Amino acid sequence: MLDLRDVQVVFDGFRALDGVNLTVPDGELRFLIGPNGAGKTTLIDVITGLTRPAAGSVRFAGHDLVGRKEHQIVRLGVGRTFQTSVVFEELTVIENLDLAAGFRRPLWTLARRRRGVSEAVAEALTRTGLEDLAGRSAGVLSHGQRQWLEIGMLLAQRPRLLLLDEPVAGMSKDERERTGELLTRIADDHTVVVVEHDMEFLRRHASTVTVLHEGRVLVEGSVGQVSADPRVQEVYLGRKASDVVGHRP
Ligand SMILES: Nc1ncnc2c1ncn2[C@@H]1O[C@H](COP(=O)(O)OP(=O)(O)OP(=O)(O)O)[C@@H](O)[C@H]1O
Repeated sequence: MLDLRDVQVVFDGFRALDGVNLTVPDGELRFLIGPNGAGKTTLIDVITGLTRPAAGSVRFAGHDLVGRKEHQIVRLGVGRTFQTSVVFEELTVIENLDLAAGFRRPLWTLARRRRGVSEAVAEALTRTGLEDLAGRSAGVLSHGQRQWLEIGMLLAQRPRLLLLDEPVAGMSKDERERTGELLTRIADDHTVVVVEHDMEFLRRHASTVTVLHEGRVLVEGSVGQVSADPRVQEVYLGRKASDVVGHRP
């Protein structure tokens, strides 16, 4: 379980997070939305140790994460994607996965590593549906395939919690649909937190949504509950709440 209590982040006197409380149970696919500057990326940065909160607690699977270094948090099973790509274009799909898997491997296992694909890499390849592209250079992948490779690279590190920042940005309709299915399957045995602006995507794939606004949790609930809440409508000025997070079709 991921649990944040009264988390505050202050940048030069500005409160980017102002008392965030958030609980995500194991195995949940949680969506995080909010207008620009609401604090979504800062929230992910706090969980992954990139930003240290001025106050509050961040706990995952019984561990207190505040004060730990980023690589220690990765080792506790927390993985994230960034808005900028971490794929090496000149390497093949499988080499990228293998490299990512290596980051959690102790040195002695690298030294005695056999040739061939580790179980974590093989599983990441199957899950993301990239088997047929395993030997291709990552530079030739479509935008969607590249995003799946990034998710695969996370999976290869065997995280228990995945934090994904706008995974469907720039994807075609078909690619978005496939990604939604992929995330739903990943949440069968992982906890997944997704920052996403694509409202159509939310309608199709979200169950529980947390709305952040001005560094605080404004509303949390099902897609239906959130879309019916007048505060959400107010935050997205000029838009009907149903345009923001409408009901599933
Ligand atoms: N390193 C930083 N120094 C100063 N201010 C920052 C820093 N990082 C973020 N902020 C500010 O904190 C607020 C929250 O930013 P954050 O990137 O978390 O928002 P967001 O909800 O992810 O927005 P977006 O949807 O635009 O990505 C913004 O006002 C931003 O300008």
